[in-house]
Formats: sequence, C-alpha cells, structure tokens
Amino acid sequence: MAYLDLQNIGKVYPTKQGDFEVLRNVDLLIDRGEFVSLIGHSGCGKSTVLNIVSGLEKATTGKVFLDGKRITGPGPERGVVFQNYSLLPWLTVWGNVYEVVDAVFPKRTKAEKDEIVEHFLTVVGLWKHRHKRPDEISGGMKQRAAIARAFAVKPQVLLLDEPFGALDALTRSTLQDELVNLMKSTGTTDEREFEHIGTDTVIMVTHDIDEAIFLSDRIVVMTNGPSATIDTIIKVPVKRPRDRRELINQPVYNELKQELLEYLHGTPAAH
Ligand SMILES: Nc1ncnc2c1ncn2[C@@H]1O[C@H](COP(=O)(O)OP(=O)(O)OP(=O)(O)O)[C@@H](O)[C@H]1O
Repeated sequence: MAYLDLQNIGKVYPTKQGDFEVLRNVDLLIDRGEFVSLIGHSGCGKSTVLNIVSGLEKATTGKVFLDGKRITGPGPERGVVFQNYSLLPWLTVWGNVYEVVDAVFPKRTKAEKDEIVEHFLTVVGLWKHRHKRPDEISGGMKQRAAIARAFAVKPQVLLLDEPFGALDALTRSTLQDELVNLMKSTGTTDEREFEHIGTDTVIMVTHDIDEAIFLSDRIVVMTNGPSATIDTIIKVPVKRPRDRRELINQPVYNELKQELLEYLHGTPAAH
C-alpha cells in the first residue's frame, strides 16, 4: 500500500463566469521516504494539488489517503511551506518558529525548544533578525522564516510550494542542502525524538528543473490547464542523498534536463 494515495482527484472552482475545472483525474501514489516534485506551467494547478494533500482545500471529486487514512483536513504530520509565507504578523520571527515547536513538542523542556528554534533560525540565516516582525523583513526573509518553522518540527510529510523561489542562488542551494539533511535524519535514535520520527516524505512544487533533478526521486509533470492532469512521471535514477557537483557531471543529468525541457516547452502554455 502506498503511503500517500491520491485517487482520481478533481477540483472545480465556481466562478462568476461559471465552473472552472482546474484538475481532472489526478492519480498519484507516493511511497514513504520518497521525494516527489510537481512541475508544470504557471496556473496549471500544482498548488491546488498540494493544498488538497495539506487538507486546507477540499477536492471536488476523489480522495486522498495518508497511511491508509483518508485526509479530511490539516494534520500535524503534514507540514507546509506556502508561497504566501503564512507567518503570524503579531509575532516576531523567533515567536513564529517557537510557537509551532512548542505546540508540536509539548514534552520538551523550554531549553530544548529554544535550542531547536536557535538551530533552525541560524540555518536559514535569520538568527540576528529574530526580534523583527514579518512586516519588518523582506520577502526572501519571510520565506526563510517559513522554512525554519516547517523544518523545525520535522513533519513526516513536508509539502513545499516553491519554497526557495524568492531566494538568491547561494541561499537557495544552502537551504536545498539543509532539506537533504533533514531527510537524512530520518530514523534517528535521539531519545528526545520520541514524538516524531522526522521528515521522510516530501512533495515540492517547483519551477526549477535543476532543483527538481537534484532533490527528487520522481518528477511529476502536469499538463497545461484547465482540467490539468499528470502528463508523465520522470524517475531520477540516482541514489539520494546526492552530491550536487557529482550529479551535474553525470550524463543522466543532461538527459533528464533535456527530457523535462521537452515536456515543458515542447507544448505551448495554455494561458
Ligand atoms: N479560489 C479560486 N477560485 C477560482 N480559481 C482559482 C482559485 N484558486 C486557484 N484558482 C485557479 O486555479 C488554477 C490553478 O491554480 P494553482 O495556484 O494551483 O496553479 P499553479 O500551477 O500552482 O500556479 P503557479 O505555478 O503560477 O503558482 C489557476 O488558473 C488559478 O487561477
């Protein structure tokens, strides 16, 4: 049985101009431990798929199962990083991360929770900005705060909607590496980890082909909308975790890049 099972997902938005069918017949099975990227033209419905798996959006048709249980709403085992950051405006950067760490690890001491928050704010380069509120920091910094918050609680399933989109190239690759590290820590025997086993399954929406190849086991290419569905699924036949420089020197890297470019640009966008 697949860990995540999307069965015949369809999504229709009622609009003033009539019903707008975003997704039709999306079927996808994801195993525990997989890293899957969703790629496709702007507006085809990638975020909608992610929102349905997060439970924040309801599918019009079809069902999603996680570990055999039907998803009917959000849950702590699924962490999200959305494009709009969703930080609480009245809390500082530190407070935004601490709040979720406190909620998810109620049995840890204050010192342990402080340590987690400090670690992840340092990783994303925001420690010295920890006292600022969201309206006092840039878009890229908000994105990094949202990443710190999601990574810090190590949800089993991480749902990432263009998480590194607003970041400069260097920060982007640092955080991609941190995501790789986060997944490596799965199965840790750290005594304090008893509430959580760590992040082992990721679905990420991205527009960046290199990022998709570097991080993913499989890349799901969506058709152009409306009524978008899965066009094809491309496997990345290289063992994870990968070394960025080694990977780009392998012939398979350019073959995959070419294949993805053909899928994405071989057919014109619908909009
Ligand atoms: N609440 C809504 N009501 C009506 N239409 C909507 C609503 N939310 C999204 N849409 C439409 O659904 C389509 C898919 O949106 P979605 O954000 O899932 O696309 P996407 O592939 O993630 O886009 P991008 O890559 O640009 O982020 C778009 O055409 C969008 O305009």
